[in-house]
Amino acid sequence: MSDASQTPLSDQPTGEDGFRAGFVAIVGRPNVGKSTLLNRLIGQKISIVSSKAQTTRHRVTGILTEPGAQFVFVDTPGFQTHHRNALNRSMNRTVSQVLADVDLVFFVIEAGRFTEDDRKVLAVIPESSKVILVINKVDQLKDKTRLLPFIAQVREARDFTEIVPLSAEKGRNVDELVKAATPLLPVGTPMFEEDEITDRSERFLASEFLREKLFRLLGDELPYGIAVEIEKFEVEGNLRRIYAAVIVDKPGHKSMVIGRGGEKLKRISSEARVELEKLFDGKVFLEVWVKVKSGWADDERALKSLGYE
Ligand SMILES: Nc1nc2c(ncn2[C@@H]2O[C@H](COP(=O)(O)OP(=O)(O)OP(=O)(O)O)[C@@H](O)[C@H]2O)c(=O)[nH]1
Repeated sequence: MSDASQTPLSDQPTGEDGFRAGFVAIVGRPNVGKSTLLNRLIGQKISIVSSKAQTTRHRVTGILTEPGAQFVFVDTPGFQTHHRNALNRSMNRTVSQVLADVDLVFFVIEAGRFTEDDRKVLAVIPESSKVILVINKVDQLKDKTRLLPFIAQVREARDFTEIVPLSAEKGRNVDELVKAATPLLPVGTPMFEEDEITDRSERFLASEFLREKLFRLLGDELPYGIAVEIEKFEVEGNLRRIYAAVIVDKPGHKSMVIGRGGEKLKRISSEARVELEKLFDGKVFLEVWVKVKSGWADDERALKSLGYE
């Protein structure tokens, strides 16, 4: 599926050279390593952020341009099966729409574990999709002879186009995934310049980085329905001043995010700031506070204002 309205970029290879370009969705239940895989795939190229406005109908999370192909990775919001409310309904709807529309799907699971939740995710991928089964975390598999019978077990669930075992964290066999995926993309012109890694705005990336830190550092204590809103984003030369609010659903959740003596929130914002400085290649001043907006997760309008469709 290539966007026909897009003008081909000059000096770029065209479909006539056999160049391939397409949209790829990385899906899987929480914690299988999707983000680690995406970061590994686009690797060190996270340095230049395009200021171009949204150019495709998908939310692009990363772009990998190889000599013969361009992979445009698109977002599929987290797969939720446990809570039923407006937020999850909206998310699951988006997942199915995105999957019906991309050129290729990476379905990620953990080596040695094929759970009910994995099956639920697999069930949402349309039958017509081309799917590569990515078996991640092979480094955790102590007994390597278990891999083949495990593959045989998972294959019973679906006829995968390709199967690639790898370790996203250790960077093992990730090249093989790119090699296997390239011929599965349609022939076409690149949609982005070679050095672009994302078409999201700096403001959006700041909120994503902060959200990621909240998820990581709050772990099991993460309140359901938490969100990040960037209230102000100012650029002064090489300094970015970012004012962000963490939005929670209940007053009791506020103290969970702040932590004793403010320690938790301090750590979250300082880790996010360090990573944003690397990303933007400049100084970042980041101020974060916590706000309570009761029942926001059930309010469709609030969802829209926070960027969910
Ligand atoms: N041992 C090992 N751990 C990994 C590997 N890839 C990812 N992990 C770890 O698995 C955990 C989850 O990784 P993420 O990349 O956040 O997983 P995700 O699928 O994006 O998770 P959600 O955002 O919750 O959907 C992290 O602690 C990673 O460090 C791997 O190849 N080997």
